[in-house]
Amino acid sequence: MNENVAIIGLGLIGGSLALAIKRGGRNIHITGFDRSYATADEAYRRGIIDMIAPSAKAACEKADYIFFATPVNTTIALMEEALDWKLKENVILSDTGSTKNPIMQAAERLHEKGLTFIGGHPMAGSHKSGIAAAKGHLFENAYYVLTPSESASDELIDKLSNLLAPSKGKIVLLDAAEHDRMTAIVSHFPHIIASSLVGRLADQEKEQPFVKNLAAGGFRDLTRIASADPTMWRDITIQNREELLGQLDGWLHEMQSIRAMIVENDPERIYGFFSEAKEFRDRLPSTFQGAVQGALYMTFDLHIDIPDHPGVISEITKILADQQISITNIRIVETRTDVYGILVISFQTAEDRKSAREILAKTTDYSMHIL
Ligand SMILES: NC(=O)c1ccc[n+]([C@@H]2O[C@H](COP(=O)([O-])OP(=O)(O)OC[C@H]3O[C@@H](n4cnc5c(N)ncnc54)[C@H](O)[C@@H]3O)[C@@H](O)[C@H]2O)c1
Ligand SMILES: O=C(O)C(=O)C[C@]1(C(=O)O)C=C[C@@H](O)C=C1
Repeated sequence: MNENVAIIGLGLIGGSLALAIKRGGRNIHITGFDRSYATADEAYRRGIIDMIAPSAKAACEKADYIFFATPVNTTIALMEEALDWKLKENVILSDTGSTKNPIMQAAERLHEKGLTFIGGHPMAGSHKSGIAAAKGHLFENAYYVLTPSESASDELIDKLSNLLAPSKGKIVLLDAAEHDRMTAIVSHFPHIIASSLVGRLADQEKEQPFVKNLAAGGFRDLTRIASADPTMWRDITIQNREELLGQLDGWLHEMQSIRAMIVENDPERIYGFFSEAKEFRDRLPSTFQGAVQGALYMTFDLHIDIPDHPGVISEITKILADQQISITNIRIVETRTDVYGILVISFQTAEDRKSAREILAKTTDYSMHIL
C-alpha cells in the first residue's frame, strides 16, 4: 500500500528530503507544493516528487506524513492555516526548520485538535538554496534532530524515524529549548559573525578598493555562509532572538577581554589564547580523522604539495586510477607561477585516502598532509 508524503517548500531541504525518503525503496508517493510553480515543476521533472499539488492544503489533506520545509516564519503561518484543513486523523506533521521553540509553541494548537506534530531539523545544509542544490545524500551522517512534544507517543516517533531512516541521518531527540540554545552557538550566531565580517570588508573597501583582492582562503572559509538566503536567516534570527542576544552579550564580553589582551601585548597570553582555541577545535568531531563536512557531503581530503609544472596532476590521477582508487573532487589551492602549490584530492572514505597516501608515498616524493 502506498504511503502518502506531502512536502511543502521544495528548495534545498524539501527537495533533499524527498530524494532521501525515496531511497528507502518503500512504496512512497510524494506530493509537493511550492509557492513557485517553476520550482515544483523542476522537482516533478527531475522525479524528486510524484505529483504537484495546486495548494499546500490540497497536498496535505491526503497525506500520512506532512513536512513543512519553508522558511521558519512561513512554517508557522502554514501550521496556523493547517488548523482549518481536513487532515487524516493519523497524519504525522513535521518540519525541517532551523529553530524549534516557536514552532513547537505553534504546534500546541495542532495538538489541541488531536493532531501529532513532531519538530524536525536536519543539521546539514549549504549556503546554496533552491531545488537545483537538492541532493539525496545531504543528510548522510549528519544529526537529524527531532523535538517531539510530550503528547507524541514512542510509536509515532518511531514511525517518523523509520520514514527518515533512508536519509542515513543520525536521529537524536532534543527538547526544543535545548535545541535552540545549542544551534545558537554552532549555527545561528556564527552566521551573524560571518555576515558582519563581510559588512566590515564592504566598509573598508570604500576607502581601500583593492582590499577585497587580498581576501584569500581564511576570509573565504570564515564567510562562505554569508552567501546564504537572507529570508531564511531573517526568520531564524527573529525566532531565536533571545538566545542570539545572549550569545552577543557573551561575545561582546569576550571581545573586550581580547582587546585588553592585545593592549597588554603579553606574548604568552596571546599564545595561550590561540593555543586553547586550536586544541579545542582540533578535537571537534567534524574534524575527526580529517573528515571534512563539506557543503553537501562528507569528504576525506589529502593535501599534496606539488611543483607547478604541467603533467603533475595527470601523473597523480593516473597513479590513483591504476590502483582503482576513486576520487570525488580535485582542486588546486594557493598556487602561483614557480611556487609550490597544494593539490587537494577528496576521497569518499578514510580507507581510500589511506591507500592513496601509501601508494603516492611509494611512487612520488611529494609531501602530503591531512588537515
Ligand atoms: N539551508 C540550510 O542549510 C538548512 C539546513 C537545515 C534546515 N534548514 C531549514 O529548512 C527550511 C528550508 O530551507 P531551504 O534551505 O530548503 O530553503 P530554500 O530557499 O532552498 O527553499 C525554501 C522553499 O520554500 C518555498 N516557499 C516559501 N514560502 C512558501 C509558501 N508560503 N508555500 C510554499 N512554498 C514556499 C520557496 O519557494 C523555496 O522553494 C528552513 O526552515 C530552514 O531554516 C535549512
Ligand atoms: O553548511 C552550511 O552552509 C550551513 O549553513 C548549514 C547549517 C549550519 O551548519 O549552520 C545552516 C542552517 C541549518 O539549520 C543547519 C545547517
